[in-house]
Order: sequence, then structure tokens, then C-alpha cells
Amino acid sequence: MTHSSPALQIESLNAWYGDSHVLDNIALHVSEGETVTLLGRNGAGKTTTLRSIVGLVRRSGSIRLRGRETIKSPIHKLAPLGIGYVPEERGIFSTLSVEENLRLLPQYADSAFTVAEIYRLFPNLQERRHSQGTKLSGGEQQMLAIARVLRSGARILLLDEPTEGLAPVIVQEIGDLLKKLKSLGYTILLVEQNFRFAKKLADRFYVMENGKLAETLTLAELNRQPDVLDRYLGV
Ligand SMILES: Nc1ncnc2c1ncn2[C@@H]1O[C@H](COP(=O)(O)OP(=O)(O)OP(=O)(O)O)[C@@H](O)[C@H]1O
Repeated sequence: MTHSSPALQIESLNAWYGDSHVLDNIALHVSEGETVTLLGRNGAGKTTTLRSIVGLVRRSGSIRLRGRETIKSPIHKLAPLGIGYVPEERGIFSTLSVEENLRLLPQYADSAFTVAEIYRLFPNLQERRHSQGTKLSGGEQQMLAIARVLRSGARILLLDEPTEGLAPVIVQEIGDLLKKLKSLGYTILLVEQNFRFAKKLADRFYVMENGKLAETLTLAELNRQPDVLDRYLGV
């Protein structure tokens, strides 16, 4: 492991659901401290890419976390390497309270937030600390899902459509939170349909199409050629 290794480096990644070959030779990387967004139409393979990284689908190729090969690692071996996955469905324990959700997870690193630090970052979770997961708003559930991975000590965050279904004011709050995490040096790989949201955060973009990577662009390149997105996303 060298210090210059990207936080996440993927090469020749293929993935399958049963016989269906859904990711075709994906190569991408995310540097330490970088925020990268995966864009693409529904079904392009964005969620499957995140699920492949954490070993939730059958996959082959190479996935290195800070230089360490993890393609054969089961999911429970990944959290100690500093990666945290927040799925689209958020994955909180809905019958437990906010605080129970936060206290249940093991901490893997010194960088793990304490519950007090989580409450400083998410004052509304502190207010709701005795509320059951099912009683939370969509925005609160999303905040709790992100808080849980911070609590585990993850420094590389995989976030699947964190703004989906949320009101604009809450989307703004999530945006502010991600900017803060970025300023703290977190590495973020984001799947996002809301391009206007992603544009305010991301350093780089990958565009996926039919299970392949079609394009990689920096923010500056994207601003110079906005028609690229029309072509792939029809936006
Ligand atoms: N559990 C599954 N079993 C079989 N095929 C699946 C499964 N989940 C997704 N797929 C297929 O895999 C392909 C990639 O889906 P994926 O969910 O990764 O796309 P996506 O880009 O994240 O789109 P979305 O925004 O709709 O989630 C699609 O063709 C989809 O139909």
C-alpha cells in the first residue's frame, strides 16, 4: 500500500445478476478526498457498480481500496478498510430508535465519529434521538443512514441517490453536509440522478450507458460541453 494509491481503483470490473451480464469492463478511480459522481439513465448500471464494490453482486476484475485488492473479500471484511455504503433504500433499522441505530454499529477506526460528534453534525438527529426509524422523515432517514457510516469510521463513502424523493430544502441540507464531509477530507462516490445537485459537489463525473463507462469528465470539461449530457441522459 502506497500513499499515492487512489482511495478506490477499479479495473476490468464485470458483474452479473444470474446469467445477465450487467457491468461490462468498468474501470474507474476515486482519489483520496475527491468527490466523483456516476451519472446515467435508469438501468445504466450505477447502483450495480456500488453494489459490486461492496460485494453484493457476483463480480470479477479488480477493486482496490487504498491499494489493497478486495475483489475476493466478503462484505464484512470491507468496513474495517474504511468503506461505507449507503444504499438507495438507506438500510437503517426501522424498528430501532435513532440512538440505537447509531450505537449498534461497531467502530473500526479512530476516525469514527462519537455519538456526541454525530449530534453536533446532525442537530436534528439529536432532537429525534428517541424516535423510531419508521417515524423519521425521508430526509432524517437519509441523514441517519449517512451518520451510521460515519459512526463506523468509514472515510470512503458510497452514496446511492441520497437526495431521491426529498424536498428541495432537505436536498440543500444534504448538499451542505456532503460539502462539509468533503472539506474534512472524505472520499465520496455518488450516484445521482439530480445533476444540478451533483454539479455543485463533484470534482469529476463518469457517465454510464448500458453497463459500460461511456465518458469521464471533469467539472470544467462538462461545463465546456453541456451537450454531452444531452446525448447520454437526455436532460
Ligand atoms: N436484482 C436484479 N436482478 C436482475 N437484474 C437486475 C437486478 N438489479 C438490477 N438489474 C438490472 O441490471 C441493470 C443495471 O441496473 P442498475 O440498478 O445498476 O442501474 P442504475 O443505473 O442504478 O439505474 P437506477 O437509477 O434505475 O437504479 C439493469 O438492466 C437492471 O434491470
